[in-house]
Amino acid sequence: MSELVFFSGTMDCGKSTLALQIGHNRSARGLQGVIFTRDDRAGEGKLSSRLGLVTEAVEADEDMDLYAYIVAQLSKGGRVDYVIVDEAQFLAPDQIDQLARVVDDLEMDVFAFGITTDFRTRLFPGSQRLVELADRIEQLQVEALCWCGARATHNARTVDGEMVVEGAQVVVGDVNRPAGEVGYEVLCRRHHRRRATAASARAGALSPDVLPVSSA
Ligand SMILES: Nc1ncnc2c1ncn2[C@@H]1O[C@H](COP(=O)(O)OP(=O)(O)O)[C@@H](O)[C@H]1O
Ligand SMILES: Cc1cn([C@H]2C[C@H](O)[C@@H](COP(=O)(O)O)O2)c(=O)[nH]c1=O
Repeated sequence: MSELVFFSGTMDCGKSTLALQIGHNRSARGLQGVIFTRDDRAGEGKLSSRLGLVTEAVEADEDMDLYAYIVAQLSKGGRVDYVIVDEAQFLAPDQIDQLARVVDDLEMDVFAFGITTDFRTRLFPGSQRLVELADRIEQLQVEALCWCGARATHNARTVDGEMVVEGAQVVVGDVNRPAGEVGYEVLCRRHHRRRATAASARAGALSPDVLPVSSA
C-alpha cells in the first residue's frame, strides 16, 4: 500500500540527507522518482544537504499543481515510481492535498521532508496539512541538540545575533550565520521559551541550565 510519509524535525537534523539517501537507494534498484523542492538554500531546482551532496530537483512553485505534473510525466511516457519532496513546509496546503492524491490515485509512495514549526513555534501551513493527511509521521533518528545538550525541538531565528520572535514566516537561511545576518539556531523548548541562544547563554559556561551531554 502506498503511503504519504512526513519526515519532520528541526532544521539541521538530517532531513535532506535522508531524502537523498532514499532517492539514491531506490534509483540504485532501477526505480525512477520525481524530486520536488522549494526555496532550497543552494538555489532554484536543487535539493542540498549540509553533508555536501546536492541533486537536481523540480522547483515546486507556489501555483504548481503537483498531481498534474506527475500525470503529465506519465502521459508523456515517463516513468514515476515514487516522489520525494524537500522543504515541504513551504508548500501550500492544496499542494499537500495534491500529494495525497498522488498516493491514493496513482499508488505511489510520497516522502515529504520538512520542519514542522517556524521560529515562533507556529505550524507552517504546509506542515499542518501534512500532519492532517500523512499516513505516517517520522521523527529523524539523529538528534539535533540544543546548546544545553537536550534534544533540540524548536527553531530560533536570530537577527544580528539576537533571537527574534516577530517577522515574516519565510526567510530562507541557515544555522551558524555570522553576526549581521539573519540566522537560525535549534533549541530545546525550555531555552526557546526563555529566548536563550548559545550566544546569550554563553554556552559551555558553568550554569545550572547546562545539562550533561550523555555519550550513551
Ligand atoms: N562536517 C560534518 N560532519 C558530519 N556530519 C555533518 C557535518 N556537517 C553536517 N553534518 C550532519 O548533517 C546534518 C544536517 O543535514 P541536512 O540534511 O542538511 O539537515 P536538514 O535538511 O534537516 O536541515 C547535521 O545534523 C549533521 O548530522
Ligand atoms: C525556522 C524557519 C526556517 N525557515 C527556513 C530556513 C531554511 O531556509 C529552511 C529550513 O531548511 P532546513 O533544510 O530544514 O535547514 O526554512 C523559515 O523560512 N522560517 C522559519 O521560521
